[in-house]
Amino acid sequence: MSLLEFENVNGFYGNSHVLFDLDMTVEQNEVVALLGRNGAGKTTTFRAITGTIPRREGRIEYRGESIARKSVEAISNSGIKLVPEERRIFPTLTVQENLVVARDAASGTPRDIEEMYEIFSVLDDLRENRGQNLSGGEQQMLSIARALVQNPDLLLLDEPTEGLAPVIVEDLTEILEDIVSRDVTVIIAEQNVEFALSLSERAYIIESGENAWDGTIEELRDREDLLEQYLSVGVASD
Ligand SMILES: Nc1ncnc2c1ncn2[C@@H]1O[C@H](COP(=O)(O)OP(=O)(O)OP(=O)(O)O)[C@@H](O)[C@H]1O
Repeated sequence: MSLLEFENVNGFYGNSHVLFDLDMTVEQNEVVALLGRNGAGKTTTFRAITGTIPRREGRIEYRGESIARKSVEAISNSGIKLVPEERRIFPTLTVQENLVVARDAASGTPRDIEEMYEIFSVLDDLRENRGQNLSGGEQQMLSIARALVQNPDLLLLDEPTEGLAPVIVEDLTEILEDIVSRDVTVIIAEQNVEFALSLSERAYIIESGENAWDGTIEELRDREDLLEQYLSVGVASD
């Protein structure tokens, strides 16, 4: 049984139809990239998983059970956590307080806060700093740490590198490698293709809310045409 299965998923904002018969399968402990240009439907796909889209249709199963009609809260409690593009931290609380609040709100058994400082060593020195005084990179780390401390099985990262300097993106790559080694399944929605490919095993490309391509990262690295057509980038092959 796959961890997450999407079959013929359609998504709507009011009268606006934005996801069209989307198919996607994610296995336990995989890292999957969700790629596509601005407005392709990556965030909306995440919203279809978390239940925050106004209307969704089709088969959406998590651990073999339909979540298509479950509430946002029930889906979150089942172990799916989203780190949204607009980093969600409490600006007036310290790093430590941000983590405590997240940990205490966990529905199941949370992870240990000290484990978060091990993974996100940059936060260790900033425990007493308020969220609002952190750099963009530090806020992104805290945002991911807040989701991770709740011990999710499936972590959805929406454009985690947006606005981050290349050196911070490198740090984030290492941190995510560490996270995936701790039994967390991850879907990364990104426009930074090199970052997404360096972490993932498989990718889905979506274009105008439809499946455009899916396959392994190895296959994708040989397909400059796809990268140019759907993502407007070339990618270094190694
Ligand atoms: N709240 C909304 N109401 C109506 N249409 C929306 C809403 N949010 C997104 N859309 C539309 O849905 C489509 C998919 O947007 P979505 O945000 O999912 O794309 P994305 O791939 O995540 O892009 P981005 O990189 O900009 O986040 C776009 O055409 C967008 O204009």
